[in-house]
Amino acid sequence: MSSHDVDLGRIEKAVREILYAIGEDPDRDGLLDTPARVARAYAEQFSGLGQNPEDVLNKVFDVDHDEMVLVKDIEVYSTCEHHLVPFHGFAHVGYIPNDRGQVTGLSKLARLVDVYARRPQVQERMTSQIADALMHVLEPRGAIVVLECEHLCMTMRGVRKPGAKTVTSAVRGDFRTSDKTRAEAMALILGRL
Ligand SMILES: Nc1nc2c(ncn2[C@@H]2O[C@H](COP(=O)(O)OP(=O)(O)OP(=O)(O)O)[C@@H](O)[C@H]2O)c(=O)[nH]1
Ligand SMILES: [Zn+2]
Repeated sequence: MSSHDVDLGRIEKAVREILYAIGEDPDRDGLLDTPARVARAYAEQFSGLGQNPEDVLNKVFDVDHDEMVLVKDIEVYSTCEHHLVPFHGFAHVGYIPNDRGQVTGLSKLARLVDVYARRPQVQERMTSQIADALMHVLEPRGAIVVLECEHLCMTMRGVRKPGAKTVTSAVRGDFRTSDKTRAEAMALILGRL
């Protein structure tokens, strides 16, 4: 489904129902346009459902570089699929190009993160999906993805632990088989090199 396939009318109706259910009046001035706003916001928030990683990683260049490429501190906003509230933080994405030196544009790594962030998600799955997409499309010697996020479902409600960060990682190829390569990437991610 692409964002223009999102059923805006259906979301609007549902949001009106939610407003009634919480004891609000959806027809009062301040809330009149809210269902339509929420529908547009959801279409944007979940637009990744209509996107394929191939579409964003499609620009592959041949560069004479077969060493690690790492883009770190990519700001990420996603939506927890359990509570439909945001989780946000940073993604660090790295890979080692294959022997043909095939690399993608740096911005495409951030776009790839968004393809998976703009869906109802759990952090673990999102981390693996980004790594697997990199492996599939770029066929690199390895890929590493680290996500560190704060989940609003753990901070604004529920257990209420502001500041608690969830860190997940996915390592593929050389990053999985070589302790040294993984350690180098982690040192770069942590800013210790
Ligand atoms: N593993 C994982 N858990 C998540 C993620 N996002 C939210 N959760 C957790 O999903 C769980 C859902 O637990 P439930 O007991 O079904 O729901 P709940 O009663 O709202 O739980 P509380 O948040 O503890 O109040 C909670 O423990 C959340 O912290 C995620 O990305 N990964
Ligand atoms: Zn949640």
